[in-house]
Amino acid sequence: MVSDILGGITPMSSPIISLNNVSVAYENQPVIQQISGKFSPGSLTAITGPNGAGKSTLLKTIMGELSPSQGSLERHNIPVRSIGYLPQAADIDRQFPITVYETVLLGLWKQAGPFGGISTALAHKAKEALVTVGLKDFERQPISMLSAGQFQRVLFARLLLQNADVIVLDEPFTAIDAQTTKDLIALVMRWHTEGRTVIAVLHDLKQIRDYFPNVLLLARKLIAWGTTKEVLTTANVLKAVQQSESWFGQLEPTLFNQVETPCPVTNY
Ligand SMILES: Nc1ncnc2c1ncn2[C@@H]1O[C@H](COP(=O)(O)OP(=O)(O)OP(=O)(O)O)[C@@H](O)[C@H]1O
Repeated sequence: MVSDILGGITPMSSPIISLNNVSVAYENQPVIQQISGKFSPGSLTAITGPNGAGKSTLLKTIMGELSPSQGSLERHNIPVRSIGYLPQAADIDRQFPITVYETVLLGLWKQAGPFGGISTALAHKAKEALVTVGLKDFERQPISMLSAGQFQRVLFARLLLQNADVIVLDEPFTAIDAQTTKDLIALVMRWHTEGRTVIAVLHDLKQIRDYFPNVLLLARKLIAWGTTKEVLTTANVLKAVQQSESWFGQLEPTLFNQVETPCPVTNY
C-alpha cells in the first residue's frame, strides 16, 4: 500500500525526515533492518512495537547518535542540533548536582554553545516554561530531589524552551503518574496544533489510538507505517509480536491479558 511505504503521507508532500532502506547494527549485529518511509512536516507519529523491537535504536539514528550500517537517513533542511530530543529516563543521570532551572536552560546549549550567554529574555522564558509544566516554585530544587513525574515535567520545560520544529520523545509517559501524563500529552497536542513534527516511542496502544494520527509499527523490520487506523490492526499487531518472538522467544503473557478491545494486544 502506498501509504504504508510513505508513512501515511501523499506522494506530493515533501518529507522532513526520510529513511531509505535503513539498517542499523551494534557490533555488526543487525538490530533494525531495511526501514523505508517518510515523516511529513507537522505529523504526529507514534513508534511502537514489542520490547527490543529497535524503537530507541531508530530514534538514536534519527538523532545522529547512530549511523545506518546500510541505507540512508536524510533530515531535510533540519540540522540535527535543532531537533528537540527527550531520551529514555533511564539514560539520564539524575545525581548530577544541578538545579531544575539550570536543567531547563541546558536545552539551549546546542544553540548558545557551551560559553554562550543567556539573555534576560531567555531566562524569563525558562521560568515561563517551568510555570507551563506546573513547576512554578521548583527553580532552585536539585533535580535529584524530584519525583519521576516532576523530572519529566522539567524535561518537557526544557523542550518548550528549545522551541524546536521537530521533537523526538523516547517513552515520554513511562513510569509517571496519571495527572503528569495527562498534562504532558496536552503539551504534545499543543505542539501538534502549532505545526511541529512530533515523533514519540510509546507502548500504550490505547494512548496511541486516542492521540496519535500516525504510527510506525516496528519489530526489527517495518511491519507497517501509516495512519493509526491502517497500522494498528489486529493482524499487524500480532505479526509484530510473532516477529519479535522469533528473536526473543515467547513474550510476556501480560501482553494478552485484556481482550475486551478488538485487538488482543493493548500494550507493547
Ligand atoms: N548499545 C547497545 N549495544 C548492543 N546492543 C544493543 C545496544 N542497545 C540496544 N541493543 C540491542 O538492540 C536491540 C534493540 O534495542 P532497542 O533499545 O532499540 O529496542 P526498543 O524497541 O527500544 O526496546 P524497549 O521497548 O525494551 O525499550 C535489543 O536487543 C538490545 O539489546
